[in-house]
Amino acid sequence: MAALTRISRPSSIPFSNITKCLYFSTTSAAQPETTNNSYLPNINFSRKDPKDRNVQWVFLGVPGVGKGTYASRLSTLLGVPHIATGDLVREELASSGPISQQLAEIVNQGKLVSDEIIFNLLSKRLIAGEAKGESGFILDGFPRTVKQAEILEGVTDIDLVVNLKLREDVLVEKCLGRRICSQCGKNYNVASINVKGENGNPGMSMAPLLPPAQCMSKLITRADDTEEVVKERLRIYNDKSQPVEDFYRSRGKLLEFDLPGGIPASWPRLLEALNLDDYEEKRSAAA
Ligand SMILES: Nc1ncnc2c1ncn2[C@@H]1O[C@H](COP(=O)(O)OP(=O)(O)O)[C@@H](O)[C@H]1O
Repeated sequence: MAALTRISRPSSIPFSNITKCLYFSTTSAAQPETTNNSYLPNINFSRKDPKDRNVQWVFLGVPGVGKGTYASRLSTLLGVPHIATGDLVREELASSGPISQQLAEIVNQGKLVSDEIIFNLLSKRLIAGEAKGESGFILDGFPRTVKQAEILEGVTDIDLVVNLKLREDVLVEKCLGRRICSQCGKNYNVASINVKGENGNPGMSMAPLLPPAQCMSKLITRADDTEEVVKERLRIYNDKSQPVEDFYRSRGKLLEFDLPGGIPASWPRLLEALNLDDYEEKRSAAA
């Protein structure tokens, strides 16, 4: 695991005004093969000193690795919003707005939505958060291309990028086990992973992440979590998103984290890697 020289600790100083974004009209929902800057949004984030704001982190990792689970736990711990662009896309789909039909076709094929639409959805989400006094963020599922990372870098500072990794043989199984509660919208996983150790490699077991009893009968599977689409999403990740890891590695911001197993094994190790292992205790002592 690569050691990071400085991990930005959460600040108690709230900040507002994190973003001011202008909207732009959408032309095509699919990510064009070649990109140019002509359609890019005009985004004015205010670039604040890290001590005057809360953490601005990014979670990277292949579909199914558990970005959502760990990003959401950390956001609760640090008191920052967890913003998942996949959730924003699904909300837009569910709203049956003008672009939802176009979006459904792209997402259900496992393809990427255009930068234009993603920035539009993200801008709206950040503005709504700002109005509620939100401070900092943990981004999940964004940036997904080097172009998105460059645009983000042009408008605000990212303190740390956590790259979650999990052995490939369990990824598809985990994706196929994902479920969402159609009522409360929370994510669960019914897959029970038990891989035996082989050729000197350790085994791995991951218990299912089951919902409370009231959600059990309301679980639904994402339309893009079929085996074929999951494999296409993994292929697109390797093609388009792996270069994003290099982008942040070259800036000394990437923290590689190999998940050793399920949540009970991984969560304490992740907190340790982030220098947050005593944070929960200190926070409750200060409360
Ligand atoms: N940053 C992004 N850029 C382009 N498309 C995105 C982005 N984030 C989400 N999407 C779209 O939403 C879908 C679901 O995203 P997500 O829930 O993050 O899936 P994953 O399981 O791959 O992490 C993606 O397959 C893609 O079509």
